[in-house]
Amino acid sequence: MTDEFDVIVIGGGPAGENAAAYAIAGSNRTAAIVEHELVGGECSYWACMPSKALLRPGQVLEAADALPGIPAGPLDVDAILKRRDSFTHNHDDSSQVDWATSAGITVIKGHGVIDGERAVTVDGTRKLRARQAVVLATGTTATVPKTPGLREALPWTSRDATNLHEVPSRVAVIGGGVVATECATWLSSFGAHVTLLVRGDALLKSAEPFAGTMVAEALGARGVDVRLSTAVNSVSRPDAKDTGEGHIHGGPVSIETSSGVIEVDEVIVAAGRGPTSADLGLSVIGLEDGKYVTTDDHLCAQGEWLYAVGDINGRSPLTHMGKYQARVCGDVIAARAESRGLRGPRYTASADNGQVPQVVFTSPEIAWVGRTEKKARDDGYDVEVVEIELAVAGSSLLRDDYSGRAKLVIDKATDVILGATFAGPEVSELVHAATIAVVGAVPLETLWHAVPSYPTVSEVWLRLLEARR
Ligand SMILES: Cc1cc2nc3c(=O)[nH]c(=O)nc-3n(C[C@H](O)[C@H](O)[C@H](O)COP(=O)(O)OP(=O)(O)OC[C@H]3O[C@@H](n4cnc5c(N)ncnc54)[C@H](O)[C@@H]3O)c2cc1C
Ligand SMILES: NC(=O)c1ccc[n+]([C@@H]2O[C@H](COP(=O)([O-])OP(=O)(O)OC[C@H]3O[C@@H](n4cnc5c(N)ncnc54)[C@H](O)[C@@H]3O)[C@@H](O)[C@H]2O)c1
Repeated sequence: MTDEFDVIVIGGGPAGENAAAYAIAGSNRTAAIVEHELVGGECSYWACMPSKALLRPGQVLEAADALPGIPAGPLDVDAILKRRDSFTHNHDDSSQVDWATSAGITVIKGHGVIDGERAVTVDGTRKLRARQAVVLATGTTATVPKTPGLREALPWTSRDATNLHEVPSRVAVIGGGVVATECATWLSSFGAHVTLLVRGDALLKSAEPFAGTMVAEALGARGVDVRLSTAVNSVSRPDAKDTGEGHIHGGPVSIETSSGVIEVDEVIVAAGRGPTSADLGLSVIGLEDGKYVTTDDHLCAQGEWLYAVGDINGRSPLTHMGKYQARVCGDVIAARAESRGLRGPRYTASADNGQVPQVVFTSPEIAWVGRTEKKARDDGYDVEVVEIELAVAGSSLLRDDYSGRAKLVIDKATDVILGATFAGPEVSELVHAATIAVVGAVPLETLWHAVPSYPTVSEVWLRLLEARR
């Protein structure tokens, strides 16, 4: 027997959930989500939520340390891990399943595979058919390089690091991107001695260069051994044991690097992610197994029946961007179901093209939107840049040691902002104003009339405009 739905979504992470909900909202159409692990996906249980729960206490402690009159003690790691578990619901997804059900979505637990146009098989036996659309939302998985001995050492991935149950005393983190720098930040705040093994010559290479420099300096100041331009040649762990997620996976690990041999109690691989599509039936419909599923700006991957949202399409691997794409995709599916046509900007995921915001929750935080100066120039823009210290009345009140940096990348032809970067304590909330300016293409002349409140960190906007006048 084949069950029929209007829309079938494979993968119940943040992108899949939103695509399903938007595709059927306010209609009597039906949707199913096929999920082989937990509804809520990587973000809820192993990525954004637990990592930010682990980072916040360290940020608060640093702020308290930088203000007189606030007694600041060491972190209570057990209490922090308990709070982290409350955010991940101890890996119980029943509230997310209830939400999906209340939105009219049928949750089918099992592994979904495409086996023809509009056809999905779950766990090799249950046949589903989509009357209208199949949406792929299977996300990405941590990649572990083929460095000799590394896989055999059973290293931690981000799943272990975000769900840690014990803090390794000495830990090496391989990578210099977002996961590596955030991990190094929370582990060092918990008292671990962290060595960051970075293949490239800088951290956070997709941000403005000053961001990576500031994070490297700050990590160094808190005792992290940041080794740039360092290759990991081989790894050896004679006593590797699968002790479970977030537990130390056996005895000491010896790592031979281009800057010498180090011994640690655990090694974390934070060397990027790859598409979860090796076992998704892509080759059955003429796509390549194990690759990203490319789409047009309506998130359509094939005909008008196959869509891909979130990390799996390789556009902008961030939860907020996956959810944005899912809203666009769901609206496209709904409009096509109702023969409404795709008129208007709502049906095009334009923000993926040069207007993506991102926050790295390190200390200092790094927040940016749009193009860096290099990216803007590479894309052919004639740009002017403004770069200033982030020292305004509001920031000096926030904490005594406040220091930071801000940069605007301005398109000379149109006088609008192509990109903005902020680096400093608690700058994450500054970036949305910049996002509105970038997406709205607000001319700088108009921004003079967007007056920041006194005394707030947002006064940096005034300083940036003054620096450019
Ligand atoms: C440590 C870490 C921290 C992060 N922090 C942030 C952050 O602070 N902010 C941010 O914006 N982004 C963050 N990200 C990125 C964010 O987690 C991803 O962009 C987001 O989870 C992508 O959502 P998704 O729905 O596309 O995929 P996922 O969340 O990966 O969900 C995919 C779902 O599909 C399921 N699935 C896969 N294949 C199948 C199949 N064949 N059948 C059935 N089910 C299947 C999986 O079980 C999973 O539930 C972080 C990532 C990491 C690793
Ligand atoms: N706060 C956030 O928004 C947040 C937090 C964490 C992750 N994420 C997202 O999750 C995704 C994955 O993050 P990530 O840090 O794993 O990937 P990344 O691509 O940001 O960084 C990967 C790092 O690993 C290094 N690397 C790659 N292969 C290597 C190898 N063989 N040996 C040594 N080093 C190697 C790269 O040079 C780079 O420094 C990113 O898209 C990121 O934006 C977002």
